[in-house]
Amino acid sequence: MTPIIHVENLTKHFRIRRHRPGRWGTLRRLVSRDFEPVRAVDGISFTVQPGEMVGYLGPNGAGKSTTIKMLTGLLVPSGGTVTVGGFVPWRQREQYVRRIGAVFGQRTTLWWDLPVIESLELLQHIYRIPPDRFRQNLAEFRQMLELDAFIHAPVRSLSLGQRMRADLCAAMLHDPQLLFLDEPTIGLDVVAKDRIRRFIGQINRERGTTVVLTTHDLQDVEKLCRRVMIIDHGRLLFDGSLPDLLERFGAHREMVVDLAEEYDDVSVPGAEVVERQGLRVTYRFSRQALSASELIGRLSARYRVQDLSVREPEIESTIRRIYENRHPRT
Ligand SMILES: Nc1ncnc2c1ncn2[C@@H]1O[C@H](COP(=O)(O)OP(=O)(O)OP(=O)(O)O)[C@@H](O)[C@H]1O
Repeated sequence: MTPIIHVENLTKHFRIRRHRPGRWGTLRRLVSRDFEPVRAVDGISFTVQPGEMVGYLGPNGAGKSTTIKMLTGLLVPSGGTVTVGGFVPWRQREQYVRRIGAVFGQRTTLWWDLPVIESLELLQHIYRIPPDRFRQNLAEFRQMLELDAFIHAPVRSLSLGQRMRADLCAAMLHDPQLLFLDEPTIGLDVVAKDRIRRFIGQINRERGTTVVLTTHDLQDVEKLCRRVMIIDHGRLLFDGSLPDLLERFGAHREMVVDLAEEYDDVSVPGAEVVERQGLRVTYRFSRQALSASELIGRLSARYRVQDLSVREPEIESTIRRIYENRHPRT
């Protein structure tokens, strides 16, 4: 299949004024042309297939927004190539924006003082959406996103969750093949997040819309994305499936064992006891050093075991470890 997104050695360098300490430093900064480069995106390559839903993750300042801005044509790269659906985003911006939708969680693309419905109608004209298609899509999204309660209210009076739902509707009205979402659930409560996630999942499944999702909320990723890319300091640290991520970086697993009788010593070579409550013992063991079946063998050679289960590491702690180490094996 031909990829819908093709990114090759993409870079974006900004120049910021060099910081100098003290009052003289501030003065010199004002008059000098002393700049230092920031490699916001530093040689990234990847492809995305049509219909994929990809989570694009990274700590603050990693380069996520800069990448999304280049993919949506808002920023011109310093180097490398990007083609999305056959377009070079920043060169053919006018035609290109008809093919994509974008939602930036931190700001709305709607008109602040207009009622939601009027903003949506304006978009119909801007994108030249055929009337039938507009009516059909609007009816469908009104229902999916439960817009009716506030569709006649001005955008400025909406809650954050309502605004996000209106923005998602606006981004999808012109049937984009590709949707870029930058922090679509930021600041929302659990119920509102869930509604947004359901919508994103549904349009990806039913319409085959390709989705690139930037988020700090790992539940967004767990619930929606089969593939994740992790970026830090402008470089890709990982690109693969969630199970692969846990396999490679979730170094430890836990085994919860219910013993059939009391033992003074419950130790097992190669595993560490992390919790003991009555007959229940939790062991932690290294994925690389020991398989679960080896551990079961060692356990049952020493103790009578009633029941056991293996706990996989949480995605949250695994990703935090990647961010903290910064130099994992790729
Ligand atoms: N317009 C700009 N001028 C100078 N530096 C910039 C500019 N935009 C971004 N940067 C710098 O580039 C780096 C990457 O920023 P970017 O906003 O892409 O990160 P991010 O991963 O989206 O972070 P966050 O999760 O905090 O939004 C940061 O060091 C940031 O300070």
